[in-house]
Amino acid sequence: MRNKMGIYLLISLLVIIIDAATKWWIKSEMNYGESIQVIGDFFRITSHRNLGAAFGILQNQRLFFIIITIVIVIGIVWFLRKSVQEQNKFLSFALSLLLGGAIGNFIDRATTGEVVDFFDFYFAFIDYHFPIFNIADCAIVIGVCMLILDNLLLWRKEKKESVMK
Ligand SMILES: CCC[C@@H]1OC(=O)[C@@H](C)C[C@H](C)CCCCC(=O)CCC[C@@H](CC)/C=C/C=C(\COC)CC[C@@H](O)[C@@H](O)C[C@H](O)CNC1=O
Repeated sequence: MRNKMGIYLLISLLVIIIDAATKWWIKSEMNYGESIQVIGDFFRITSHRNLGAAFGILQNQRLFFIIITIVIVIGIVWFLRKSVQEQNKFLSFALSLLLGGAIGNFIDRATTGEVVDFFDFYFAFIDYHFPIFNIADCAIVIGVCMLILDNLLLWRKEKKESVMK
């Protein structure tokens, strides 16, 4: 069980390294507010900082976010041990992505108090600017979607089994 857990912690570490490397590159190669077009106005790399959480909510609540993230990380590790014991690979992978993303943003909050964001999407046809985000956010959102999917699949499997009985 121990080495199985190690594989998922390695995945989390990979997410943390990629997230930290991209944030470091943005901070060293771009000025704050600078923007580079990748695909026209649709997709740009913009050097941005967020003092809050998703959609910029709760600005300047650094200590609150640090505490919340520590609780979330402890919860994820606890569930990861459980899902590894149950040999649920899909759930374990989802949790390792969540863990990596949460720690990735935690490092920003603990060190500078602000999160570095740079993926900048603008949907011209509805004039909507999606909040600028980073690799850690992607890992978290993918992890959350996989968690939801895992529960939906589980629910359907149980439903099928109860119908079979
Ligand atoms: C993704 C979670 C946000 C991330 O949470 C974290 O760190 C966690 C581990 C710790 C938080 C302190 C606590 C969770 C708050 C819950 C929350 O926020 C609800 C989220 C809904 C979510 C659906 C799952 C939408 C998606 C968001 C965005 C799209 O992401 C692709 C926009 C990202 C941009 O606003 C960007 O500026 C954000 C900045 O990077 C800081 N990031 C965070 O706070």
